[in-house]
Order: sequence, then structure tokens, then C-alpha cells
Amino acid sequence: MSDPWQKAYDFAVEVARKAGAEIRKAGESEIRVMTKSSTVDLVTKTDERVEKIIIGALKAEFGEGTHDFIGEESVAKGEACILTDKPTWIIDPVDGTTNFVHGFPFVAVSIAFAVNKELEFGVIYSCLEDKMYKARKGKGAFCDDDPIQVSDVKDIHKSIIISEHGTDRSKEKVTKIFSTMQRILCIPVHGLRGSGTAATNMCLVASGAVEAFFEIGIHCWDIAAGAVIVKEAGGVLLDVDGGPFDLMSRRMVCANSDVIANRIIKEIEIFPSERDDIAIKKK
Ligand SMILES: O=P(O)(O)O[C@H]1[C@H](O)[C@@H](O)[C@H](O)[C@@H](O)[C@@H]1O
Ligand SMILES: [Mg+2]
Repeated sequence: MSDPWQKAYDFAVEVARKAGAEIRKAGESEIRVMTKSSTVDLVTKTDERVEKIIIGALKAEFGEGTHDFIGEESVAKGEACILTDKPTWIIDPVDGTTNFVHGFPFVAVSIAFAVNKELEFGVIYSCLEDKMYKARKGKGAFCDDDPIQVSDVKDIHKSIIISEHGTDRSKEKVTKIFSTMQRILCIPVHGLRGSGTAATNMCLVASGAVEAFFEIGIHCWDIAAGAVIVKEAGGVLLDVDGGPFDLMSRRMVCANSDVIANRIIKEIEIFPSERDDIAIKKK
């Protein structure tokens, strides 16, 4: 039986690599000479420019109108964030924007592809590390063509948990985020980490470098590609309340096993986060 998505998968890897080169170039040439404040404007331009390069290349390859697109920058400009049955690209052109501004070495291009609302493949290019993580549904997960597997650590006390404080600075949310982190740290676990990008954090779970990642407040474009990569590396994906993973819910736990995931879930203080697909309908 023909494999309809192999060409799209291979092309996505190529496009992610090209986008990563653009990000590195912007980092080397433009960002370094700018003051921090004007750099932030420049970064928004870089995010938008890289997303245009990615979507432009995909439309040129697969035709206008045949596929749908959910991109961080296009949604920010008011485009719909609804997963249809059509072949849909879910794109974060620069995951770890704040890292990028500071030259903190974790910046990822995240490209996922879904058909009939099912994630078919995910590609995450960690462009400052030059590491290409990728996975197709049912065909395993890879980093630069080497197969990757989640960690086999079963003991929470021997686990590293990765999470993020996100971009919200309201006292109420920050308190909830850090009290959750404090409870998890004092289980105790072996350590708490955060790379500054959800996509990279999920690759660290998939490659066995850490045992679990959780966050409330992320978006579908941050986690769609990582969801395929973690699953294909033998990991599990859940909602922060222990229910089934929901791509549009803006919250998730992924881990090397249900045991570690459910132990983390016990400590998470949940706060509301507006769904990706509902928020846009309100506009
Ligand atoms: O807005 P940036 O700097 O990209 O940071 C967010 C990042 O995009 C997400 O992947 C992380 O998980 C968030 O916590 C960051 O705030
Ligand atoms: Mg992001």
C-alpha cells in the first residue's frame, strides 16, 4: 500500500533544517548588535519571517488550499486555530523565543502534521544544538537518524522532571506554578530542569535525558511535534488531571511511563488555561 505521507515527512525535515539556518543567521548577524528592547521587536520579525518561509515552502510543494495551517504567528494575527479533518500543519517557527534573544542555546523549529485530527508525524530541529528529532506514527523516534527511547528509570526519586514557568507573571499563577515545582522537588526527585522551550523539553523526555515534562499554558504548536516523538520513543502523554492528552487544552504531562506521569500529576496544582481552539472562536 502506498505511503502517502513519507514525502511530506521528508520535506518537513528539509524545511525545518532550512528554517533553523535562518534562525542561526538572524542570531549571529542581527540580534547581537541590537539593544535588548529593540531586539525583542526584531525577534517578532524573525518569528514571522521564519514562519512565512516554512508555510511558503509547504504551499509551494503541496499546493495552495490542499492543506490547512496552524502557525503560532498566523494565530497571533487572528487566524483560526481549529484542527479540521484536512491534512494540517501545526507550526512553531521559533520555540524558545526568549532563549533566542539571549543566545541561550535551546531554540527549536517545531513542525507537526495531522490528518483527520490524528498526528501523523512530528519534526523538531534544535537549531543551536544542530539536532534533528523526528518521528512518524508507528515508525519509531529518532535524533539525527539514531533511534531514541525514553528512560527506563522507574523510581521517582531517581528522576529528573522538566517544566517551565511560562510567560505569565501574575502573582496568582506564578505562586501556583512554583508551589507545584516545590512539591515535586520535595518528593524528592533527583532534579528539576527547564530548557525554555516545550518542544526541546519533550525531546529530552523522548531521548531519555529526563523522565517527565509537564506545563500548563503551552500551545498546540509548542507540543504537537513533541507528542509524536515522545509517543514513538515509548513515552506516555496525559492531561494534567490524569485524563487523556488533549492537544488543544494548553496543558499536558509527558513521561517515560504511567507510573512517573501519575506521580507527578498528584502534585500539580491546576489553574485554568483557555483552550487554543476556543480562544480564537471568541474573537
Ligand atoms: O515565548 P517563548 O520565549 O518562546 O517561551 C515559551 C515557549 O515557547 C514554550 O515552548 C515554553 O514551554 C514556555 O514556557 C515559554 O514561555
Ligand atoms: Mg513556542
